[in-house]
Amino acid sequence: MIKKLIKFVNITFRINPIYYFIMLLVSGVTIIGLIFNMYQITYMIDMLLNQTKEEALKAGLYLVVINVLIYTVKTILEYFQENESLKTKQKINHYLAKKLMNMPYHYLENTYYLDLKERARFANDNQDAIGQLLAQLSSAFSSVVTIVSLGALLVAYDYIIIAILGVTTLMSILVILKGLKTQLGFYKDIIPVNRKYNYYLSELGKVKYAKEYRFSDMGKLMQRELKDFTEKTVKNFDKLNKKSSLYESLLASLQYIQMGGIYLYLGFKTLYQTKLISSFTYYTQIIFNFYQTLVSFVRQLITLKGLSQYVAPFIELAELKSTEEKGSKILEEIKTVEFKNVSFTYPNTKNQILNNISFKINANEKISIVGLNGSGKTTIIKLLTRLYDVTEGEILINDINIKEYDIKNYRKILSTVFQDFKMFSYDIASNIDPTYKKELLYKVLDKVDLKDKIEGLKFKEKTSYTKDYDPEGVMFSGGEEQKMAIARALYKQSDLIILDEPTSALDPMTEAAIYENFNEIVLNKTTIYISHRMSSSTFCDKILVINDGKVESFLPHKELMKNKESLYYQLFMSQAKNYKITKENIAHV
Ligand SMILES: Nc1ncnc2c1ncn2[C@@H]1O[C@H](COP(=O)(O)OP(=O)(O)OP(=O)(O)O)[C@@H](O)[C@H]1O
Repeated sequence: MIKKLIKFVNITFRINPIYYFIMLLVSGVTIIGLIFNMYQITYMIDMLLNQTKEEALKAGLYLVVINVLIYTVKTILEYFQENESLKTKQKINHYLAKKLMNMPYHYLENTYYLDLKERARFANDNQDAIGQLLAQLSSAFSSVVTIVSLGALLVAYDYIIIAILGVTTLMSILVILKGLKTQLGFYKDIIPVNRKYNYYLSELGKVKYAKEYRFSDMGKLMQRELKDFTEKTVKNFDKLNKKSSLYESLLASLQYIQMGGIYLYLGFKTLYQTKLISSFTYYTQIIFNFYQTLVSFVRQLITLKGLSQYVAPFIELAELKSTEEKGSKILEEIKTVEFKNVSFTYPNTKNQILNNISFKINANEKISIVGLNGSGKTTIIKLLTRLYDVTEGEILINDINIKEYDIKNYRKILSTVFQDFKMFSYDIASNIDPTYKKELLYKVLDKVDLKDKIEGLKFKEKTSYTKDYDPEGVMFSGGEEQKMAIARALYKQSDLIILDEPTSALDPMTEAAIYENFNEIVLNKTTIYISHRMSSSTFCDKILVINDGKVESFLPHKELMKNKESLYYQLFMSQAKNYKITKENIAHV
């Protein structure tokens, strides 16, 4: 726990040191107020017993004025502290978002890290663990200052009281720990259930899947699963609540026994020892405050232990180091791209997806990658874009291993459109490039045949995409979205353009137009693209045919068509046949 807390303080101190500075001030003011009150009350009683009423009145007046002052300062400080706590939490969200954006991509396809991300988010959202931990750290720090100060006064007074306090507090700790263990076990069990629950809930709420639910039983299946999860969760919570109530009543009993013991002892002590009443008041106050603070401190420690477990995933995520090899070379121009004996197996899996792949692409060449579903085409792109690193072999650009290039610069220089590209709910221009230049923006929009459409919109390129946050926002069709994604890639004006099934949602006419003008669209850049529409390969200089993770051939279309036994010939002819039938049908009508 101590290690985790130190790490937490270390991370949050770097994020917002002001919070900790105010925490010190609050603790200082708290202990000054406490000691002042005890001293002043004792002094007042002394004055009253000595019949010096004027002095007693003056002491009473000081007591009120200074308390008002201390209370005001403390309230102001606590107000600032609360503000800083909120700021810290917001900064932590930014920090985590940045972390997720920069963490190696393969972590995001790994169940362990997806679970870790969910656990970090769950602890913060459902339990406000980070906010609570900051507050508890502050209270615990105040308690330590109070305990040390009052403890020093108490040890000088009586050891037996310390012993009574010690034994009963120890018993309380054991009960609280037992309760905490039950609680933590419960939350650990419920997290995987919660992840599935949230998945079903969010999938059911997605408008784009509404059609699926109307025409298949998937919706019903998910609803049934949701109902099961809810019932299971309610049952588990019921069990937890029963156990928690038992521990709470045990704890309360122990605390009353502790209080009883101390007052009984003090009573006897006053019976047999003649003490000045003021001194007695002074020490009962110390004992009372010491006892109260010690009990709260134990609770704070226990809460801290619990919270430190809840924030453990956050700490693990925050401390996650990138395993990517980050070179320092800057890539300015792409002359050659070469895969040299590359083999690849996804992390934590056994199947080798790519098996000793070699091919070379020269500047300005247009390459199409063709193969059956699951043959490894997208994996080649993931390796080239360094979302994953090769298991064996090497990928060279300009004869230099891509690992030697600075990764941020490297990714910036590549223009990529993935199958699962995403448009965001910002304005159209920002979706292409947040720092766009209008002239270039319209130039690329024109290339993908979107210029007229966007110029016709009320706010032109400033129109919001989707109606999520703006009722005047626009929605595009799947094909238009794909054009936007291609425009985004073209805007980068990179030397190498990679398109992974960029035209699957385009209508045949638009697709044909894009391919016919492809050379012009991509401004004679080196281009690699994957498409299941075989007709698109005819526009390419060479076609890389991938079969079961191996390179079957790497030749121009005409050469490949000579071998009627080849996978390429069969794929091409099967689609050409369908296309012919469709045309004939249309002609017939
Ligand atoms: N993150 C991953 N972890 C484990 N296996 C994966 C992962 N991503 C893909 N695979 C597996 O790798 C194989 C190749 O996938 P890839 O996406 O490269 O195929 P593809 O040729 O692009 O297929 P398609 O034409 O269907 O898009 C598939 O069997 C797939 O299940």
